[in-house]
Amino acid sequence: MIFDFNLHKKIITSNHEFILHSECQSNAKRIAIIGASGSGKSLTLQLLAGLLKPLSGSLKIDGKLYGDTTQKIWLPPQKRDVGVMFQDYALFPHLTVAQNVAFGLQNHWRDPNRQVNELTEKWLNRMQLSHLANHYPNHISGGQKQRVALARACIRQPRWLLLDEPFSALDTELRQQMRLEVSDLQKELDIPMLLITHDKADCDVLADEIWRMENGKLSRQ
Ligand SMILES: Nc1ncnc2c1ncn2[C@@H]1O[C@H](COP(=O)(O)OP(=O)(O)OP(=O)(O)O)[C@@H](O)[C@H]1O
Repeated sequence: MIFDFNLHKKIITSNHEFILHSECQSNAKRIAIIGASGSGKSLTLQLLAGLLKPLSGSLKIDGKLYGDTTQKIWLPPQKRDVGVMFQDYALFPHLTVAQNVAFGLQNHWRDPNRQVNELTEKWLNRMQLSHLANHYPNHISGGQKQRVALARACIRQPRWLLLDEPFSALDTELRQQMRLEVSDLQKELDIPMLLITHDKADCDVLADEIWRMENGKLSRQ
């Protein structure tokens, strides 16, 4: 199995209870989770990334175990080998493009300077950002911000990718271009990718299999 997870979580507030039971077994390398607002997509992403802990559940990607509550294992985000790209890109405004990309390597290498510089250059170049290395995020376009976020996610050589509504901040024309760029990148890295979206057009370009999230439950479409 490439994707093999089962995540159970309960959110209880004073006037609301939400039960998530997100289960997926798939041999597809690129899957998309599509669903309405409030259906449980973000909770699933946070559990997959290790930002939240489930009540119970397990997570294996491409045969590697990242969590199993019966064995009391739930690895933190930095140990999940995952490259995550969030909806708003989560770039640091006070860091330059190059520093944002290099940030992906924080605490990751013993010999920071040489390795970080080499890899940062490689990824700036790969994402056509070299000429913007010293710019700040506020002074670059939406598509360029997305490339910075992708470079930062990929510089750690992740074993899988998790993308949360990656194109929602872009205009229609740029969306299609960036979909193709992300698709090329995934093929080049040849690693599993899970995409969360509410846009069917994302699935057409980026998903081999589509799963639907409805009221906290995931099912193959
Ligand atoms: N921190 C929280 N506190 C209270 N309720 C929460 C919290 N996080 C999520 N929920 C509830 O859990 C349910 C699922 O939320 P989730 O954010 O996963 O939806 P979503 O499918 O990602 O929606 P959207 O597309 O709008 O981001 C919702 O009913 C939401 O109100």
